[in-house]
Amino acid sequence: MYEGDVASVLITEQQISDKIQELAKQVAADHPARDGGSDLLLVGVLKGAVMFMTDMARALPVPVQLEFMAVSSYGSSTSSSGVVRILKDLDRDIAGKNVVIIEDIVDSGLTLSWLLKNLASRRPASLEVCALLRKPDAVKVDVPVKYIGFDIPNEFVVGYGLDYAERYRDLPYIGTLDPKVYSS
Ligand SMILES: O=P(O)(O)OC[C@H]1O[C@H](OP(=O)(O)OP(=O)(O)O)[C@H](O)[C@@H]1O
Ligand code: HPA
Ligand SMILES: [Mg+2]
Repeated sequence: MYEGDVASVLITEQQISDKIQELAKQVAADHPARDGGSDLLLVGVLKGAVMFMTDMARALPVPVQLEFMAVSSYGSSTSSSGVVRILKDLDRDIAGKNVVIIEDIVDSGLTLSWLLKNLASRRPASLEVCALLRKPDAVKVDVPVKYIGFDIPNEFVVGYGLDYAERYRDLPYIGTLDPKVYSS
């Protein structure tokens, strides 16, 4: 698939899957089930976090509810515009809920920083972030990320939900692209 476009595999399918088991244990330890239920609400940030969200939901050993928000700040570019647009809002009120935002990547941090402010104003009981990837050398605004999968180099990555111009989301691993892709 996408022969010749991928320059290197940064994180394999197996590494992603092992990390998700670890992250799910950490989240569940902080949100134990009570009376057979739990008040944990995962908010997935579309579209990038779609694979991570569905895998996390299935790995978590406690019942969770799912909500999605769609925001966009990258469009067809490899750098953030800094302007976050809500393309789809949550379907319901999160007041009093224990919310964990499920995000694929913290790059500049602008999206999450904006999202945390936006969701905090809706008065959840708690609000934490679980991100699969983070680029420590690219962060422009510090965002508190309680659960983090992998710190990666400051390179544009694709796969497992992450796109370049809407392509490559369906790769099962995280990789970098051959420079020819950006110039064509
Ligand atoms: O830390 P930042 O620099 O703000 O970057 C992170 C955000 O950028 C990407 O979303 P994008 O705008 O590409 O939308 P998408 O998820 O639909 O691809 C990614 O999925 C994160 O949500
Ligand atoms: O490295 C990235 N790849 C894909 N989408 C992204 N959005 C922020 N950073 C990235
Ligand atoms: Mg994108």
